Amino acid sequence: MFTNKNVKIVSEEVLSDNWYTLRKFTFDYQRKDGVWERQSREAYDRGNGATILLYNKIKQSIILTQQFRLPTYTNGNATGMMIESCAGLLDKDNAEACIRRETEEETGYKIGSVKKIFEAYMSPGSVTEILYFFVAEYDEGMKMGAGGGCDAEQENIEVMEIAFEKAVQMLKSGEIRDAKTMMLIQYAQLNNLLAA
Ligand SMILES: Nc1nc2c(ncn2[C@@H]2O[C@H](COP(=O)(O)OP(=O)(O)O[C@H]3O[C@H](CO)[C@@H](O)[C@H](O)[C@@H]3O)[C@@H](O)[C@H]2O)c(=O)[nH]1
Ligand SMILES: [Mg+2]
Repeated sequence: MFTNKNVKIVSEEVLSDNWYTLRKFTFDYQRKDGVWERQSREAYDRGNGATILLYNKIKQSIILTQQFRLPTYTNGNATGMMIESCAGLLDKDNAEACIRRETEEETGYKIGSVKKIFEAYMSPGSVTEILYFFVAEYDEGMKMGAGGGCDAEQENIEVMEIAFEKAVQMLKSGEIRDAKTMMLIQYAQLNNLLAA
């Protein structure tokens, strides 16, 4: 799994495994001048995730979600509320199966075909997570329930259907400031995703 000849992992220590896992790695790193240096870095492993932009070309609308995100509340987000694309952790599923399940749980839509557009490390200096990005069309016929998330996980998710142009404005105004959501909206703009 490790193939970088300039890096030798020396040790790995679990600092916390209360919910997800925080590890401290000690490793030797060979600099460009050939000198080996010992370093240590913490890495937070909360698994991998998937996210999706649901869009409707006829209505020129998209589906987003809104929920309370505690970490943002501790860092300058006055209400802690975040407007985000539907997303979830992978569990043991593959990314496509995961995003279908999350979409139904969080938004109530049972979607047809989905398209994977890219994948990204969202915070590579501290979080191990890779996030898989998808887009899919939705319509009212696909609505199976209210969505809202999983009660057992205490998710209180509000489903928002909004005009795509409004979402673009909200990105400009700073009302949307979740990275994955911004990436998806900009992908839709760049690729004329909602063009007839
Ligand atoms: N009890 C407890 N529950 C937790 C904790 N951390 C997370 N959870 C709960 O675990 C559930 C995970 O829900 P998912 O829908 O699977 O994941 P997500 O939090 O929406 O994550 C998605 O968005 C993230 C933020 O953009 C992404 O980083 C992630 O990859 C994924 O796409 C949520 O109900 C969340 O509140 C914790 O420390 N304790
Ligand atoms: Mg989620």
